Amino acid sequence: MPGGRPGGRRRMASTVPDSGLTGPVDIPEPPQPDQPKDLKSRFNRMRTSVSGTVRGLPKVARLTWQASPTLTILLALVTLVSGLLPTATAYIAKLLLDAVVAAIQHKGSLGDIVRITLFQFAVLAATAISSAITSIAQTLLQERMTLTIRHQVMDHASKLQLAYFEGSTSYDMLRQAAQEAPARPLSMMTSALGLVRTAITFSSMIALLVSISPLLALVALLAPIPAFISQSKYGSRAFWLTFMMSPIKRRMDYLSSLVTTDTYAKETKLFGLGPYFVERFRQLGVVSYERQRRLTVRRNVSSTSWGLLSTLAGSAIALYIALEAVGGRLTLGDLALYTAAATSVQASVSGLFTAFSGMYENNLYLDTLYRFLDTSPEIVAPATPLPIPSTVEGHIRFESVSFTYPGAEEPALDGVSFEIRPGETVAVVGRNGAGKSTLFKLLCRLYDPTGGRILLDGVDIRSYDPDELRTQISAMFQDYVTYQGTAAENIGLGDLHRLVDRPHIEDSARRAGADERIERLPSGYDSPLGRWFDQGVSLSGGEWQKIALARAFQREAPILILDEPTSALDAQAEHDLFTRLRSLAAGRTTLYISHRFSTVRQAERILLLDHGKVAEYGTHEELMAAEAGYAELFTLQAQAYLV
Ligand SMILES: Nc1ncnc2c1ncn2[C@@H]1O[C@H](COP(=O)(O)OP(=O)(O)OP(=O)(O)O)[C@@H](O)[C@H]1O
Repeated sequence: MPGGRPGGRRRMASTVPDSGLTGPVDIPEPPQPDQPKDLKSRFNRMRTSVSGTVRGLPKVARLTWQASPTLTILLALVTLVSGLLPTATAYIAKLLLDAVVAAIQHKGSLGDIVRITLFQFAVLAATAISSAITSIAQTLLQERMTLTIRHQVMDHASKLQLAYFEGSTSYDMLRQAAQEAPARPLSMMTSALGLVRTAITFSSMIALLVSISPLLALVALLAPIPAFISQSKYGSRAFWLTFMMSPIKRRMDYLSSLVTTDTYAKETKLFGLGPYFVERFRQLGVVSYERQRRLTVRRNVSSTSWGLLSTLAGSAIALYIALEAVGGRLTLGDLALYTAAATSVQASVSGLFTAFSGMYENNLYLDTLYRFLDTSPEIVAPATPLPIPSTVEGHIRFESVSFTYPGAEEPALDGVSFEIRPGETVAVVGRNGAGKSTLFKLLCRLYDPTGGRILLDGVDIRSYDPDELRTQISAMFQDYVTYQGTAAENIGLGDLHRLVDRPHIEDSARRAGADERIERLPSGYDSPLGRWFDQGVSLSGGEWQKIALARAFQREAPILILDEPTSALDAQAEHDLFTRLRSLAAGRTTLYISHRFSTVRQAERILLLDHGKVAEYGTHEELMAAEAGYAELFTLQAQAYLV
């Protein structure tokens, strides 16, 4: 969804300095690039964009070829042939006219006319067939290439580190690669072939005209120049317009999503924001329309005026030829041929331009795709990763671990050192933003520390292949996913090896306390959950959390990580879970984050984080005796319950 994600915490894209929810709607136009306007600079700019675009072609050709060699060859052949067809058509029309005139003057035979008509039929049939083949080849190639590119984008995205998805610029690049790019290569290829086809038509027409009169050829060649210049001027402005409109469009998309997305609807209604957002959308729409109108009118008035010059030149020549024909120096056929050729050459010139500007634009999108595909994943296995031992004990040690999020000013973790013995259960506590979730993410290698190291059984976790490391961890994060699938699938996805292992799935559900609710669903474990399904069941927040917990339990790994596992559970369910956690955690190193101290005290040890630093670490009794931060927070909460 452009401009934002339902429930997402991501900032708006970097090109938008503010949200557009308040403030002036007439967002200033970005300054048009200040480029020198003299002929030499214009020529140089054109050369740069031409060479950039042409350089993009081999990659596109490779993509098309990979998608289907047969279809690519077919498309190329048909393009070449169809480039000659307009010239053939025009020439046959001339022959026919001359033959008819000759027949009228009793100098020719009817047989000639029939032969020429048959020939004309053949050319027209070839035109129809080649356009059908082009259309089939393009449709099929498009289908294949879209699949190939979407596959490449998905495959690459699945390898990228979490931070990539959290940066707004990189996230935009991903969105563009996923949504815009798939259709572009074929479009680029079609434009390139169109360019070749038009060039063939153009040169064959000129050659034909030269054979009649070199002067005519020259005039036909020069007449479209004014139209060409105006097209090129406004063509580049069209890109600028798209660029200029994007901040307004983004804001409009965002406002529209606020009103039309289910996850926002509740709050929009509650705060009565609907009419406000709709009005802001309308105001932005007025600004956007006005800019679009100005440019469209200017562009068309200018190109039509320049185009009229070309038309005038064309008409003058037509008059000249007509007079020549009357004087008997040219035939009627020549007149018809010139008229067809002049129209065709003029159309070719604008066709060449359209094809090229299409290529130029597509190339910009493809650049983004290639840049995305060239981004190297940052969290990767070392050249020779250590194999994960068959029995991981779960001995965890943080040694002066620091971490600063990309772009953040302050570290989220700052010199954190502590040790967890195998099989121990540790509760991580601290104020909002203290760095608790960050600590978990580092342990799962979703990010790498900016300083210090994390050891698992005495080995730096960066020595392992991150995918293998993660197989040793069962985890549930705060913002767990609610999959639009059945209850069984929602749990099974926790361990792909046991995706359809029903007894194991049921066991995981039991351990998470989700079994009772699932069994009451219309089709039990096979009931679809979520609103994407017609028959989908909408679960409550706590019920979803139990399903997410079951998914974490599905994988039986030596390390168990739970980030606020009971934040949405009722008091009974929370109590039950922590009672079961003793047996669930048996033999596993367990870490959980909780803000409820009644659950925290059940852990063997407690780690208190404060502003990214370890403030206290010990058993409940030790920390209470220390009468410091933990004791204060504990007493504060206990008192609240007692009064
Ligand atoms: N993806 C991110 N990008 C940039 N900064 C982040 C990101 N996630 C968290 N932070 C920042 O890092 C700090 C620690 O965040 P973290 O989520 O670890 O806190 P926490 O202790 O889990 O908080 P809470 O109790 O609210 O869940 C916060 O100041 C937060 O603003």
